[in-house]
Amino acid sequence: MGSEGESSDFNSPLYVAVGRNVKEGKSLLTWALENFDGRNICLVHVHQPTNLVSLLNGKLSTSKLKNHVVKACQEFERLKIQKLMNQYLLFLSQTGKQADTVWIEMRNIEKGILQLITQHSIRRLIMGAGAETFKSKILSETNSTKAMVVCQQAPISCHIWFVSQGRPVYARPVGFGSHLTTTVTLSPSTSSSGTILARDPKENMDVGAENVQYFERPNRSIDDVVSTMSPSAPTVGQTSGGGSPSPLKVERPAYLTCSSSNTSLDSEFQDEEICDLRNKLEHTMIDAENSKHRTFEESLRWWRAEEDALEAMHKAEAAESLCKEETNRCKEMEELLHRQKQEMETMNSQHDQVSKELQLIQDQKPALESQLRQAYDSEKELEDKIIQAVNLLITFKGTRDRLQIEYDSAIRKVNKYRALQKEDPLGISSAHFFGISFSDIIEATQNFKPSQKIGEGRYGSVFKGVLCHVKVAIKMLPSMGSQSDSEFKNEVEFLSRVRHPNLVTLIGACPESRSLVYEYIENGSLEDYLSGRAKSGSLSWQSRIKIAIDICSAILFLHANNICCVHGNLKPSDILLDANFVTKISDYGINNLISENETPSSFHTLGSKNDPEKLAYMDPESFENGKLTTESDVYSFGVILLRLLTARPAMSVIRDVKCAMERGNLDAVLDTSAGEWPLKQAKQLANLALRCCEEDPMDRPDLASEIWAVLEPMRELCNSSQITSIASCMDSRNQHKIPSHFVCPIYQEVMKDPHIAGDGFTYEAEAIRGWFNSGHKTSPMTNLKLDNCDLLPNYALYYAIQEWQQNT
Ligand SMILES: Nc1ncnc2c1ncn2[C@@H]1O[C@H](COP(=O)(O)OP(=O)(O)OP(=O)(O)O)[C@@H](O)[C@H]1O
Repeated sequence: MGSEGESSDFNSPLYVAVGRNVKEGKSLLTWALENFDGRNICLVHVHQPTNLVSLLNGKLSTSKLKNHVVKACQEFERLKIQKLMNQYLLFLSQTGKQADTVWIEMRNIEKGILQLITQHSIRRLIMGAGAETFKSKILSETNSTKAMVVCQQAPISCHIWFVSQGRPVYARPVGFGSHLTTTVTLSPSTSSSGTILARDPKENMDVGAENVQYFERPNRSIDDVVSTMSPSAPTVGQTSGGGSPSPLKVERPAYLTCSSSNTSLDSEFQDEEICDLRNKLEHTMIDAENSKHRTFEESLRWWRAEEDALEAMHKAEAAESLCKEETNRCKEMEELLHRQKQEMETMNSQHDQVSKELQLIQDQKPALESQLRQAYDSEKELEDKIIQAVNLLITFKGTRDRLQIEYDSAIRKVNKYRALQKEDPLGISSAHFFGISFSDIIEATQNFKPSQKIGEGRYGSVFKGVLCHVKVAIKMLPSMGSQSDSEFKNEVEFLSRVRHPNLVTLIGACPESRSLVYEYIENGSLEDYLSGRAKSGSLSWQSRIKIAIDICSAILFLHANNICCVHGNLKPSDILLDANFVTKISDYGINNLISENETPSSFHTLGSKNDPEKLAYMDPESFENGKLTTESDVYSFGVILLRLLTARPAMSVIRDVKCAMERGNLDAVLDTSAGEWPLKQAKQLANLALRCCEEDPMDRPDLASEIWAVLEPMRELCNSSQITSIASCMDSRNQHKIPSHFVCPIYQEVMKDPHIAGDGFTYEAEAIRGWFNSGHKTSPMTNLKLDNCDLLPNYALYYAIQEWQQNT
């Protein structure tokens, strides 16, 4: 057994504790090689982990760090250890040695060494003892705390050599501490009890009482407790440089066994009691080691359990929160379900309700359909009734309008008679107009000789004639109709009183033949000039403006008469020009001399009888309702004004001028035969005329305040221009000057009893009679021989003079 023990002891490796200081480690190895050549060497290393990651506590850290980070750090740590160990192994291999390595991870190095000693049942260990130790005689004086702690706390079965700077400073023998003082001194020359010299291991082998032969006889080993931790132990690392780890076995330490073969031990420890004690102590130590090992394993298990518990707790917490979430979701779903259920119930009840109502309606449907049919029938009946009522209404309205016209006419006549009565209370009205017999009319017209006919109007033909040696124009009106003779006379009476320089004078009338006798106007009508039929050429723009002024003046006069007189049929063919180109309007008041059937109200019924060119002057409103108003004359005046400006056809003149004005190109439509129009005035007149032609009478300008206000200032323009050929106008507003035709050509005074002579001129009766009585048979004005010396009273002029004298 002894030889076996020695052999196994020799084979057991020599452990050398090497640190991170490679130089120091190599020094230790050098010393070991020098002194223990032939033994297997196993490097012992305690790795101090970094703060962040511990290889041993990796599992614990995993809970805080990401797994891959932890693994990477651990790998790094291992590499560091490996690198360090490789340096030592390389060093050894250079000396032809192979070595194993054992390492442990621990923050406290001395504790790590102690643990490795225990775990690997290290029997022989070489470790450094600090730099200064070799000078000290006592190990406790060393500055190496690690050496001190290991020396004091390492199992007694372990023989430890402390080496400093390549020199052994202390050797702790096996069984250290069981009977020695803890204070260890280093003194190669001093040998006291319990003190072990360690100058040299060889020396130690010779001198040492316990195991001085240890290195000298490696085959003489003491049976150790060989305890090798499982290679899978998580806290310890072991690598093999050449061999495999030893199997786990616990044996009784051989060096504690009393052996008869060991004479040196027998001599020292023969006492059986001591031997027993040592045995007990050894057992106790083994037990302690085992229990420590178990405790360690238990601790490991406990750590694992704790980790598992922690992980389980985290999982439980996660599961709990998941469970809460699920519960909440479940509750929400339940609430949703509940709401949907309620909605469903509501919808169901509504559906039932609607179904019931539908059924009810379906039941009522036939009755409702029959009611609907009845309603349709009733509606149709009502529609028919409404149509009948509307027709009746139209009829009534027509009747009402007709009655209204009749009423207005009657009122007008009454007013007229009243006015006449006022002016002629003695009933001498019959003397106010020149009554002419039908035979005189026949004679004057040479029995209506066609050559005497100068015109054909809507109301009859106009013949030229000579009456009492005076040139006259005789207008033959249609038959009397409903108008009585007295009514006709009254109308003529009224008209013969209307006197104005721009109105054709009504000389007399023949009630019998319903003929009106007017003064004959030499120069034809405005229509002749505008249509280019006049022999004397066209009118200058000055003459045209003057004519417009004259027309306006005459209409104003008619409208302002005691009894308003609306012309109602104003057009260029009714505007005549006398020998001095003074404007003379004819046909005024003629509407009242013809029967109702012939009035403009019935124009549209006459249809083709009317020339559309003539109808273009008619106010559309009057044309529609048959009522003549002052605005009707304004409309006609507007069209005449446009024709004066452009000489274009009446039917299209409004549209033409409108377009030209919109395009800003009035020039294009102005009648150039009138000369060069002053554009400003022309535009003014065009604007004025277009306003007169507005469809709605209310939109037309007022004759006195607006139209006259534009025209009157233009009189100066006409006078200053070259219109000397045109006689000056004498309107009602210019009465302070004596009108020339009021003055007797012989007396050169205003006439008191004007009479028309055979030459057509009017003279003071006394003056012309005196002329004739003095033997003259010629005209005092022309000096031409007169056919006769008859005189005809000029009532019209007489009344005009009287009126003028009253006003002045
Ligand atoms: N006093 C007059 N002196 C000279 N010529 C006249 C006179 N009165 C009428 N005439 C001529 O007789 C023509 C016919 O006149 P009249 O008033 O009958 O018809 P009108 O005005 O042309 O059309 P309507 O009567 O249909 O409106 C005139 O255009 C004019 O040439």
